[in-house]
Amino acid sequence: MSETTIVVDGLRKRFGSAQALDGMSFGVRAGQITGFIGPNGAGKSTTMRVILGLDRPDAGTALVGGRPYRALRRPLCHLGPLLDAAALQPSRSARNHLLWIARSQGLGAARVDEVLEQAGLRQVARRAAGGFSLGMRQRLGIAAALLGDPPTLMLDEPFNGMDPEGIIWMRGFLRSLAGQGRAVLVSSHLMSELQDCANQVVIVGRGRVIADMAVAELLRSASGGRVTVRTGGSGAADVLRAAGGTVTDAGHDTVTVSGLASDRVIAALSARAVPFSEVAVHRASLEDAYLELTREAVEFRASETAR
Ligand SMILES: Nc1ncnc2c1ncn2[C@@H]1O[C@H](COP(=O)(O)OP(=O)(O)OP(=O)(O)O)[C@@H](O)[C@H]1O
Repeated sequence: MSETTIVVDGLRKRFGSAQALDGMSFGVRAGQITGFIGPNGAGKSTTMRVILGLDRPDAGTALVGGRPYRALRRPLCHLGPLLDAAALQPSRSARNHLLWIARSQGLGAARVDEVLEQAGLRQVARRAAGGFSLGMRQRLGIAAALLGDPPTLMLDEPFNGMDPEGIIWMRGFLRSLAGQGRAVLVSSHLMSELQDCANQVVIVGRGRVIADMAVAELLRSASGGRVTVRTGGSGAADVLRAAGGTVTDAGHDTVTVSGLASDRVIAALSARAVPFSEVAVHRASLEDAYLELTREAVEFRASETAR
């Protein structure tokens, strides 16, 4: 098992009447992209702020490499954060913005030029960051997070404001960072942004973890073992029931069954000579799986707002 670089344990935090964190616990491992996903208001940003020591929890702990972030002498060398890409001094050039952060960590200009190159900002390094699009600001935020060459990166909504080309670049870039053995925690309220990118997902709602699992496992569990058969003949539903399946939907030329693997579906239909033209194993998208898991949290919030 790879090393756990961020450990969040039992965090609780209340803002007035809002219970922002309600027992949030999870770990982030090296060499993986961990998606931190949940609907608006689920507590993702608050968790990240607590990890950085910017908000104080009412209970629980958040450790980076075994220590509170604020206790680290050169914190950017342990964890590179991207919290709010819009937060920069607009008249400062991208390079000067990074030089200013680098100095605070005892890092030199050579490192600034390296991260500008990595984030694809070399050409615009001397332009005022105030004129940057949100997508370019996200790249600048990533460059800043990388300055201390940290083993862990924590990025709050890094896909925000990025065009499709930028999103593809970001996914590839995050994959390469994990490939170097870094732990990457990425928040998003859209599961689809993390498709083909995250290995692990921590799905949150109402201030706590709803699911913490490998993406492959999430997809398997959401598919529910359903198989759809296209059939011209009648009787398919009865045959599949008799074979031990549960028929969940029977249209005029398709039948959906669960509890029977596709090879058993084929064997049962063939044995009773029921004609069929297609047998499809249902595959849930990451988005389907996520919506299923978070529906209850979203409904709760909607009913709270309606009161
Ligand atoms: N400084 C604050 N003062 C008051 N309430 C706050 C504060 N920060 C967060 N909250 C509340 O805490 C809850 C969790 O908010 P948080 O921003 O952590 O969620 P989130 O999952 O990051 O949502 P989003 O996807 O919208 O950024 C929300 O109900 C929010 O209104």
